[in-house]
Amino acid sequence: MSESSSTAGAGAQSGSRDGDSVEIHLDEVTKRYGNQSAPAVDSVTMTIPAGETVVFVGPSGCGKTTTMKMINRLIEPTSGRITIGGRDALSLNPDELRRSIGYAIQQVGLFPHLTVGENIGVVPGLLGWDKARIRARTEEMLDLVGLEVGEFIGRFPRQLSGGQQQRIGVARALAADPPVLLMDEPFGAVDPITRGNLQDELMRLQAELGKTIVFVTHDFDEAVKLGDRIAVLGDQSRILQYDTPEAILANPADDTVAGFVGAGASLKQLTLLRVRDIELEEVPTATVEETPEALSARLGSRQGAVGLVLDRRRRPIRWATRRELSRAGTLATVGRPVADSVDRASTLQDALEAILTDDDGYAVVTRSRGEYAGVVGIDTLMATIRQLREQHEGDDGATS
Ligand SMILES: Nc1ncnc2c1ncn2[C@@H]1O[C@H](COP(=O)(O)OP(=O)(O)OP(=O)(O)O)[C@@H](O)[C@H]1O
Repeated sequence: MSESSSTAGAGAQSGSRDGDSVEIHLDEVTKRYGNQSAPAVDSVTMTIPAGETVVFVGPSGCGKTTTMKMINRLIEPTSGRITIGGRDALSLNPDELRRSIGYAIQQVGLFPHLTVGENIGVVPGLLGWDKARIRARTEEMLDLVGLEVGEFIGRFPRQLSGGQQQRIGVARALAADPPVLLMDEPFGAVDPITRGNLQDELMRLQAELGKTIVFVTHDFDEAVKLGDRIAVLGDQSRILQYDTPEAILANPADDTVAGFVGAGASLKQLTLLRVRDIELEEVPTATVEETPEALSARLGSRQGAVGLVLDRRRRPIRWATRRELSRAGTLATVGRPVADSVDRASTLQDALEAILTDDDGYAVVTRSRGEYAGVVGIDTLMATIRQLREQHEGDDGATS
């Protein structure tokens, strides 16, 4: 016990930004459904450090959801102990416990007959906050998840896109400022681009809030991107490996984990590196008021060179080759629109995707207000992948 409380202290210091993060500890927690002979979760012991995001990954049916739901007692453990911030979760009133833990799930579970504002205010309402405080908090939460208050607060869930519903789900989970957030495949039901955006937003939020987050997913890439640590679970939630994404990618504990990590571990390490970690390249640019000739002159004579057209606020809008510039009357319509851009906080995986959706071999990097900052080229990414692979081979050599 003394060991667990000393880790709680250390975690709270290093992980918490708003001072109220808590450590979660599971001690030989078992769940046996009905009178099934084999438990769904068999004697799991793990510590989820304060202020960290821990991701449970593992095959379907291995017990991820059951393990998570025992933390807020949506499922009662058959045996074992769970402490949250040093308090015995099993001795607390279950309703109170649940109100003190944010919970976001794939099906979102927004109440269809309540507006967005009312949905976000549900838990604060149950906690007895007054109307003005709930209203202020609701507005703050909408702002936090990037939705315009005036436009969204009075809408009903059916008037939202899937991604917006997920954002409201996260806003609602955070509304009462719980120190712990449980997220069960919260971004499972949206398209890959929206999913990537929601993941980025969660990372931004978490950098600000420093909650203790338990996140369940099937998707190992999502785990690598979001997790401070990943718990790779096998049958009955047996912990196959519990470590940082870097360590698991470099040294999977056994063949099962290696199978889960899948092919291309070095490629996956691209999700661990950010655009700000590598040096940006430059391409010739011109603002939209300039002439096609001006940009063409900047391209010089290099084979296959492309230039970037920026709008008046220096935001990238179009790509153009010399040939396209020679035929154009204005930069406003020359070439092709920029399909996708990334920012400095984006992962190199996102940059790779942007490169692949863009025919010119570059991902455009923008600053906070969308202004052009530089580009990441396919050659730079290939070199980074090569470097990671060499490091990875070094790691293998060290362990065998
Ligand atoms: N209410 C229940 N009654 C009986 N068995 C259950 C119940 N809920 C889950 N199980 C069983 O417990 C095991 C673990 O289920 P759980 O939902 O925790 O797995 P999971 O890893 O989250 O799966 P998935 O990734 O498919 O959501 C499964 O074998 C499942 O069939």
